[in-house]
Amino acid sequence: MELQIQDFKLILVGDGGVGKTTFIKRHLTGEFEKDYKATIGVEVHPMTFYSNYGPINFNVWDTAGQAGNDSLGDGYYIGSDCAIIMFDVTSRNTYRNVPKWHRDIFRVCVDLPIVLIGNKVDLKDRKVKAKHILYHRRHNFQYFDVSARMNYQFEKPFVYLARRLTGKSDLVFNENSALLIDRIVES
Ligand SMILES: Nc1nc2c(ncn2[C@@H]2O[C@H](COP(=O)(O)OP(=O)(O)OP(=O)(O)O)[C@@H](O)[C@H]2O)c(=O)[nH]1
Repeated sequence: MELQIQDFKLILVGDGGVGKTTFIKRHLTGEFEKDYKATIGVEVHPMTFYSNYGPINFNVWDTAGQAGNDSLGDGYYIGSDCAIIMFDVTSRNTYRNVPKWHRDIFRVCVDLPIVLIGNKVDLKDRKVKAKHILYHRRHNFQYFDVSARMNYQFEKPFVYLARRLTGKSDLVFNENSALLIDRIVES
């Protein structure tokens, strides 16, 4: 089988503080090989997953220390293959801004697979309930609850995007192919 690595540019957007950087740091390779593009204020993290169709690499563009919900420059979006829009389920405002991020992407990229993720589902004071999350349905993209802190559904958005980008609906990742699991210290 052809096992050449397939490379995709993934843009990760969402209001400041929703957990974008924490989410990326769950990945084994991302933290160690990141490349900082100071001119446009982003860090690019290569995130490789091993699948039944060979390795898939996402070059994830994460804005460095982006304040609030300011729109990003075109340079961030140009050449993107796919996108993740993240909000925080404990902050209604970050969900209200999802359409703004969607428009920001569409300004530059016409048609690309998008995943909406609601982060921090481990917290008790969830404000944006599953039944309130409807935006993705109207726009035909996928939604996942995640928790960057608990590694909950970490791989799901990447599997979905990999399937869409390769056209292989039976694509799966090898077990724990890329997750940075916290080491359990035994006393
Ligand atoms: N409880 C909980 N806290 C989280 C989770 N993900 C991130 N956080 C916390 O949320 C805060 C913000 O996380 P960041 O990863 O810095 O958020 P960001 O979206 O990268 O923020 P900017 O760099 O400002 O755009 C940190 O204190 C994280 O520890 C999660 O899944 N659960």
